[in-house]
Amino acid sequence: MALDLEYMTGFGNEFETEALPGALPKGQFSPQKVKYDLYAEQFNVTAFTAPRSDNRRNWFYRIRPSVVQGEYEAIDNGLIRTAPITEIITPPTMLRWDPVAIPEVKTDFIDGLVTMAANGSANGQTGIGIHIYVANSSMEGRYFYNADGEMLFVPQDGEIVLHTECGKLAIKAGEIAVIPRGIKFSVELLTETARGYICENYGHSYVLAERGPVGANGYANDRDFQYPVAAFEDKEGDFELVAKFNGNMFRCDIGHSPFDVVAWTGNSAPYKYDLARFNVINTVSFDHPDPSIFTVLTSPSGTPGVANIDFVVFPPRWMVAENTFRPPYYHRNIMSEFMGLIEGVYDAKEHGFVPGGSSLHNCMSPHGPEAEVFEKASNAELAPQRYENTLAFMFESRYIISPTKYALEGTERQPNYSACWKGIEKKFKG
Ligand SMILES: O=C(O)Cc1cc(O)ccc1O
Ligand SMILES: [Fe+2]
Repeated sequence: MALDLEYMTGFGNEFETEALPGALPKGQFSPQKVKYDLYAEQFNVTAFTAPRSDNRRNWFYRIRPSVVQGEYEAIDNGLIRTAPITEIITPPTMLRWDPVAIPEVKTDFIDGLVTMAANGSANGQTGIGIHIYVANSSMEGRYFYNADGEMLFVPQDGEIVLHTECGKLAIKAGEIAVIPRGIKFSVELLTETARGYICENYGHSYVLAERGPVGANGYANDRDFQYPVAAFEDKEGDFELVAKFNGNMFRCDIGHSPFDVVAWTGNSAPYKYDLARFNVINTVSFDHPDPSIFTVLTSPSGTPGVANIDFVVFPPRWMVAENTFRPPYYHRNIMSEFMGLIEGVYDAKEHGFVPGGSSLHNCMSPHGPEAEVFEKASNAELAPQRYENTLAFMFESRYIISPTKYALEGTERQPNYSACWKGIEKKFKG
């Protein structure tokens, strides 16, 4: 059953929303008394002193302040890992995985998180964690927040509702959502099962990629990013709050729903985006442009033009390049590339890279089209061609991406991945 939720629009806007009339104070943030006897609470995901253009914070007007909760205790990390990954040596090997299977036993979003890889350092606020979620149950009486980073959801199967302190977002395959660091949320399944990818960004929050000479429009347009309206619940019970903090999982009791925010204002709320809105820009002459033209969101690293993480999509599009080898070129890159497939077929790999699967081509490790794709594309008639039935993505990072022990040794790893290049022949007849 699809949900028809109301959203506000505009990337990073300073939003104002109230679920009860007059709940949001006017003209100030912290009046002596807030209407409806709500508590005011500030939420900062940047330092107080971050420049205005970078500064992100919200003010919440809530039934109880967040300090009303129990004591934290450590819990098992399950298959969740955090950078730096030290449990195994990172090999330069090209890696590929089958999809993680949906479990048979009852599994909610938290229980079904599997970390595939990570880089940088969560404690140092650089790098990313890459996880897969597989679930067959909604989170019941359980809430979660991640102090280690913001979470980019890339659903691959099923439809979920993200209930958050700021309100609700519904997302399905072909859409994405970002939950800022620290925002409490729970995941409800609208379908029997759900699977997707998560990029946990320990670094600078995502921003929209620059457009350069392309001009004032195109790529991801600000107006297509959707934010929730305030939607509070006034609910008491024996609930649990789970936190990911400095690489470990903790829990505490909480006697009420933390989604008790009646009104909020600010620019650090969760948001969603339909990837079909991405205005794809590509060559109309020759050669294969670099995939940076497909960047939806980027987390700057501090060095201009070099990303902590770029989120890049490969959407359905026209291919018209003349006298050009059209699929991705053979490639070695300083940036490390983790890829996933939401649906269909990816042009460089027609076999073995399946929806829900993943691949990793690390810093300077060679990769590119499999042997058969090379043959086909080198001999194809170069008529305009519509790429349909395809939606791949890439998490591309300046830091070497370390697979977890589970990723290297688990059943999803394809041990024969590099065989896809074995059939590449010497053709040279010099
Ligand atoms: O498949 C990849 O490796 C990603 C990729 C795609 C592309 O079109 C050009 C370069 C590149 O790294
Ligand atoms: Fe590449």
